[in-house]
Amino acid sequence: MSQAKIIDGNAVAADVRAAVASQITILRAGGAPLPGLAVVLVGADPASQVYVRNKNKRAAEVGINSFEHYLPAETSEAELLGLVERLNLDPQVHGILVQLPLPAQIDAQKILEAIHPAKDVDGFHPFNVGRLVTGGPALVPCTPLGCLLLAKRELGSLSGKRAIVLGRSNIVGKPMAQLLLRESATVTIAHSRTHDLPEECRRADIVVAAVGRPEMVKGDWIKPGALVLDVGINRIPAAEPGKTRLVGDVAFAEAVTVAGAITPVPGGIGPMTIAILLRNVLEACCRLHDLPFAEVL
Ligand SMILES: Nc1nc2c(c(=O)[nH]1)N[C@@H](CN(C=O)c1ccc(C(=O)N[C@@H](CCC(=O)O)C(=O)O)cc1)CN2
Ligand SMILES: [Mg+2]
Repeated sequence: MSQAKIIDGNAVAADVRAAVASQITILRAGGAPLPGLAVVLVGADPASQVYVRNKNKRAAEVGINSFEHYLPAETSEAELLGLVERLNLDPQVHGILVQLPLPAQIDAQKILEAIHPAKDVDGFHPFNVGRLVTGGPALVPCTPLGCLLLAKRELGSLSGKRAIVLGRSNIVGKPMAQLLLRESATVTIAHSRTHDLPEECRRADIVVAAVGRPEMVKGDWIKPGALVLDVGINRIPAAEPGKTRLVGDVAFAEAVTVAGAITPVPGGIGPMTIAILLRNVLEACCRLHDLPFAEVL
């Protein structure tokens, strides 16, 4: 039985952060302003609190100034729009990130569309989405860009590769498919209505799983030697009563015996998301100040 290479997302994320940090050091020495990231959390979702804390901590480590905004769960849409408007105008802020999900009384799309596209380090604004599709310069969503970076590190050129993206969310699936297309891969987007998903999957050289269903992708769905990128983060009951554990959208123990390379959960794509956010803040800052930006890795 073969064994896939297990991609160490923590190690690659550390490389990305180091590249961001050294670029910031060089730019600052030349008189560039301190890059600034505003992170907004509404409510007290425990997972979101962890992600936001990590974003602020990692930002500080690479030399990005972070502005933390913790708002109560009852915050109104108008209040949040007011904060976004202030951040849009704040010259110390180059990136604005509103942590998702937002509470039910707030229309998330309305908030995302209020963020100035030049400060949209999540890449969720329709301006950046359109730019990604049409091929112009764009801020690109962090998780798919992290996946792309890992794929290019593993495979080199993606040109002509068959890729399947499982899931069609605005945050991962759709931008992932566009990024793969931009690299001249042949892209299939699969979803809950796709017929014979296992067979579609078996044709792919690259599988990106982003459906949010624990261990849905089985080992026999994977083409031998394929690259498997698992975006799922699902908390399920552990063997020990009362405990939970994290699993991805891929049945790892099965897939690892078939794939050529695979990302684990945790420690695969997740850490890349925050590292790429820092990269995006640097890119936004460089564009806003007409400074050179060099791609990380
Ligand atoms: N505004 C945004 N909201 C959300 C995004 C986003 O990109 N922008 N993505 C996710 C949450 N997220 C970052 O915000 C995120 C998720 C997971 C990880 C991560 O490092 N995961 C670890 C495991 C963590 C754990 O133990 O729970 C891993 O996979 O190793 C980082 C960031 C939704 N919201
Ligand atoms: Mg994400």
